Order: sequence, then C-alpha cells, then structure tokens
Amino acid sequence: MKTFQEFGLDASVLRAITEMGFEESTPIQEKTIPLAMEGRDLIGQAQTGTGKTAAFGIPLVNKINIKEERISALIMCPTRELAIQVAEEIEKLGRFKGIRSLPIYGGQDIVKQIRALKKKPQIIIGTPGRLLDHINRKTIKLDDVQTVILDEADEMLDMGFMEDIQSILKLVPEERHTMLFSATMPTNIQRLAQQFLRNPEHVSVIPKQVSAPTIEQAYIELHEKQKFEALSRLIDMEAPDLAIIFGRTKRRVDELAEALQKRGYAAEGLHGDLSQNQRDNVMRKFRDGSIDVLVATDVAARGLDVSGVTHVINFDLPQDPESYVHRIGRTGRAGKEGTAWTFVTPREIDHLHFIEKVTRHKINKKPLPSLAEAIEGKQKMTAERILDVLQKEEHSEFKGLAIQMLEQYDSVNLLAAAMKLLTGDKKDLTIELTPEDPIRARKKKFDVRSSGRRVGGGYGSGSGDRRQGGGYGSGSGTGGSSSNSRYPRKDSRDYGSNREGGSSSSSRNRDYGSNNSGNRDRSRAPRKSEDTLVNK
Ligand SMILES: Nc1ncnc2c1ncn2[C@@H]1O[C@H](COP(=O)(O)OP(=O)(O)OP(=O)(O)O)[C@@H](O)[C@H]1O
Ligand SMILES: [Mg+2]
Repeated sequence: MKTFQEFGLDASVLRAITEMGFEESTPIQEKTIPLAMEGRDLIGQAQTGTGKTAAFGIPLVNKINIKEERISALIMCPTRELAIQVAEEIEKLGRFKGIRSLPIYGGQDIVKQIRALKKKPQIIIGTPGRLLDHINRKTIKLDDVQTVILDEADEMLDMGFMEDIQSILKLVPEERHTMLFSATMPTNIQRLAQQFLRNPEHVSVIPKQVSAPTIEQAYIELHEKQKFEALSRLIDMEAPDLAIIFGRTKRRVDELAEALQKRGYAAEGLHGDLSQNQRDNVMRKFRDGSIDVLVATDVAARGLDVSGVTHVINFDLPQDPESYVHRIGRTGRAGKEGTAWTFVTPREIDHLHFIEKVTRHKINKKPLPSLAEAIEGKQKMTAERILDVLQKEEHSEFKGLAIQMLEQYDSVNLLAAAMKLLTGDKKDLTIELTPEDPIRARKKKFDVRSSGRRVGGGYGSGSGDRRQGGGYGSGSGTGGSSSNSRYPRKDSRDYGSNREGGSSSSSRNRDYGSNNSGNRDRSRAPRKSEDTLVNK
C-alpha cells in the first residue's frame, strides 16, 4: 500500500493524516486519491470500514482554497448522524490547513445553522432535506460550488431523496468535480451518475473471491422466546468492549434496552423516534464508554464508525443481505477484528441461507451459550478487571486493610469473596419481550451474478494488504449491471423521525417518526426521512 507521502499532498494535510494515526492508505484510498487529485469524476465502491470517508475527504481538503469565503464543496449524506461523523472527519483532515466546514442536518435549530453559515464555511456536509431548506431560504448558495460528493448514494435513493438530490445538483455549476460513493450500483444510481457525472471512473475495490474477513460471523438457531436469555448469556460469555445490538423495530429496541438495563447492563436504545438531542446523547455515551451496549434499529446500520465496537449482535435477523452487511460492518473496521452474531428462528433459516448466498460468506452455526459459559465469561471478566487495577497500581489505599484481613483469613477465600462481590449477582428478573414475526425467505431466486448489486466493498485482494478484506458480492468490478431488481422495500426499517417537512406517509411497520419539525410545505411524494446513526 502507498504511504500518504506518495500522493503529493499539501504538508498541512499530511500532518493531519499523521495525527489521525493513518500510516498507509487503504485500497480504496490508493485508487481514489490520485484520480480525485486530477479532478476526475468518480464512482467509488468499497467494503464497510475501509476508509471511504478519507478517500474523498483527503483530496477534497487538499484542494480547497482557504481564502475562499463562499461554499466551494458540498457533501451529501443520507442521515444526520452520518453528516456529523463525516463533518468530524473533514474537520480533522482540514485542521492544520485551516479549513472551515459545517454539518447541516435536520432536527437541529435552523437559526443556529444560519448563524454558523455566516462564518463562511468552505465545505458543507448535509442531508438533502435540510440542505434544500437552506437553499430555498437563500441561506445556502451553491453558485461557487466546485466539488460535490454523494456518500452512501444508494441509501439516499432508497430513502427517497432522488428528487431532492436532483434539485440540489441542478443548482450547482456544471463545471464541477463530482464523486459518488455507494455500496451498491442499482440502475437508479447508474442513471443518477449518467445524469450528473462526467465520464466517471469506476473505482471498485471488491475482491472476486471471498477472502479471510476481519469479521467472524456466527449464528445461533433459537426460538423467539429464547432470544433474551441467549443475549444476556452471549454478552456475559463474550464480554464485548462495545457492542451494537440490532433489533427490528423501535418497540423492540425500547424493550430490549430496558430489559438489558434491568439485568444490570449499561445499555441504551437508539432509534428514529428519539429527539435529536436524545440521539446525540446516546451516541456520546456510547463513544465515551459510559454505556457499552447500544441497542439500535437499522438507523445505526450505515456508515457509523465507533472505534472499539468488538461485537455486533443481530437480535433479529435483518430483512435483506445488504442490511446484514452494513450492520455487521459496524465492527471489524480499519483492519481490526470483530465478531458478528445473528439470532435466527427456525422459520428464518432459509432467509439466513439467502443472506449467506448473496454475501458469499458462510455464517457458522454455534450452539446456544450455556449458563456455565456465561458464568465463566463473567468470572473471567472480573479477573481481568482485578488484574487491570493491579497493573495500573491504583490500589495502594486498600493495602493496609488487605494485610489486616489476610492475617485473619485465607487468601483464596478472601479473593473469591471479593470476586463474587465484583461480579455481582445475576438479576434473574423474568423478561417478556413482545414477539416479532419471523422474516420470510424470498420466493424469487436471487442471482448474484446478474443482479449487479454488491454489498460492501473490499479491502482489496492484494496480497500485501495486511488488513484482510472480507469479500462480499460478486460482479465484474466495473459498471454494475442492467438489472433493476431491488430487494423488496425494507418495510420495517427505522427511518427515524424528525422529518423536516414532507407529508408523513404511513406504511406497515415502518418507522417514520413523529416530531415533524419543518414547516416547509412540500407537495410531492412522501419520502422517508433522512436519518440514521450518530457519530463520534
Ligand atoms: N488509511 C487509514 N489507516 C488507518 N485507519 C483509517 C485509514 N483510513 C480510514 N481509517 C479509519 O477507518 C475507519 C473507517 O473509515 P470510514 O468510516 O471512512 O469507512 P467507510 O469505508 O466509509 O465504511 P462504511 O461503508 O461503513 O461507511 C475510521 O475510523 C477511519 O478513521
Ligand atoms: Mg462511510
């Protein structure tokens, strides 16, 4: 892999990259950065957690003129949390160059945003809906925009942002540099690319073969009623540093988070019905480790980058393979290892095999964790905590008392008693969750080869790559295909709330939130709200 020195980047940008701890470029960065520096339009596809943000962020920050007092670059993301996360990465990359960037997303006070816009940011990172609000209010002008980046473009289209994106792109000068990043290349993305990109280079880092993944994947077959007990045992057994647990619906997430809290875990829920403030709080706690279990709907599946997530647990099987790949991609990022567990009820086994087939990755069957394994896991955890204190030498004030106690009692018994206390009693409260219906296997056979859909990207298949990439999807590597087949709509997905404007549509199960905060009257087709995850 290339080092960042080899790209001919500005010294201030190189310094930022070094401070961020990046040593070598990832495959998608190695391919994208030189092309972007030449000003080529491009379409980028690569696996989860492989540094796509910096792949566009580095060349962008490198080329921005800091004397510019008008908006010269626009990055569009599907969700608020992603806008925040991408903005933070851009901020870090541009710190030494003195670049001004600003996230603009719904659910945040618009007056505050207008004030921030007065500071003349050169880069705006926003969600399409709120961007359009500002454009209509004339608080954002796109006349001087030279670079446009669409992150998670397929998700934005899935969420119904096609029209918004088109309206925005039409307002940007035609002479511009456009980059589009997408996990998959359905025809609507190809159409969008045709309409708005000039002779784009397709940069795709997807290994043809499934190589050793950094994410270990396992599933447990169980009945709906066994899930919660299995979950607590699994957490005890595996002792994750940070874990994300995905549930199918908002109700599920609320119930699960509450149940976990009752059992003594530091868990909180995240879904689209929470206010922006609540969402930000939950994410802050998760990032700083004050909670170590995040229970979420698919609102957290895309793009979220929290370091230290060692485990992803699909409490409910995801609706489609794409969602599976994005969910499990919250761990095993930047070459680190991670483990993904999936709970599958007997009626869902076919659907699991379907996911395996599309992702071309075997998911290993594991038995239900036993009570003994759970207890052993907890005890190990206690021992680790004790050793940690010992190593950090944070215990001197207890030494006097320890000596006194040791004069009277046996050391093994004393330590065992202390460990019991530290481990805590398992609170065996009976927990009842509202059952969810099983996910049905698809009737239609899904042909990976002809579909043109790819899930994830890849760390490349290059042999010298120390991060081993998992391989998902197939495909020829360029161009995508002609098939229009999409997975059925993700009916029960959590598209969150806080819609800013737009008529609220209702559909079975779907999590359209409440809290409509906008006052814009949009007379057009309802769309899903821009929403997903928080970051950093
Ligand atoms: N060259 C690099 N060396 C080390 N770490 C890196 C490098 N580039 C990016 N990272 C880190 O890797 C993590 C994942 O990056 P990022 O969020 O951009 O992934 P992504 O490809 O956009 O994933 P997703 O598909 O899930 O959105 C981030 O924490 C980022 O800071
Ligand atoms: Mg990303």
